[in-house]
Amino acid sequence: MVNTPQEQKRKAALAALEVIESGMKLGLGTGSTAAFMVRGLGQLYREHKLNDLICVPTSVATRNLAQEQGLPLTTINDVDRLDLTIDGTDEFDPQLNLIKGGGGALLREKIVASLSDRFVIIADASKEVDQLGRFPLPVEVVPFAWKTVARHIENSGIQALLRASMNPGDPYKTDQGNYILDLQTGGMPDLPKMKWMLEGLPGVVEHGLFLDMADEVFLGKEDRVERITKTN
Ligand SMILES: O=C(CO)[C@H](O)[C@H](O)COP(=O)(O)O
Repeated sequence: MVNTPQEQKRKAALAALEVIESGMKLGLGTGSTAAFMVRGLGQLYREHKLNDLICVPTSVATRNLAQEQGLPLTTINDVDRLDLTIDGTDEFDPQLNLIKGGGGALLREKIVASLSDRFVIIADASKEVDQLGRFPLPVEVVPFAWKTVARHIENSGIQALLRASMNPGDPYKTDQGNYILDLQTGGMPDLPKMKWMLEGLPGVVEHGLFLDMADEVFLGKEDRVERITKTN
């Protein structure tokens, strides 16, 4: 039986649960793959196969799901560091650099990942690329200056589309009340240059390039889950 993309996500998410140990402080990612992980973790916790966990969710959606699962939650302000964060991704390259933020949670995801000793990614096979950038790069911007930021980016030749919400005419708003620009880069041969450009723009709150952060990927494939560890 060939795994569908949904099955690839589910199997990768459940395989990654093996790196969780009792007593850990955990970051919980956002998205459909992370949701499989949170449900699986909830089950292990309720069955007392994992105990004494403390979890920091990376979005309101994940907090709600984790609450439903009965997982013990805290906020990022109440921990100094985390043992492990498990999260999904929109793309990853051979160096395990990532594009994240397709689900709009990049800001909290990056903060939580940056406080984690280990950052594990769960993904279906479509997320593996040779070069980042086929997926639009999400950039979180303050509503006050979204057009200014978009104009700056477009002046460098990259189209920056304001993400729309479900309500026709309304922009999508992040959990922090910001907007998202989706950058149509078409491929980013120079990732540090893109990162540097975005971080130099006033009005940019965060961007979805996660460079040199992930330690490992659990990759769901058609016939198995592959574990890819970062080589330094
Ligand atoms: O970065 C994210 C949310 O901000 C998600 O991890 C990313 O969009 C992948 O989502 P999915 O697991 O649904 O494919």
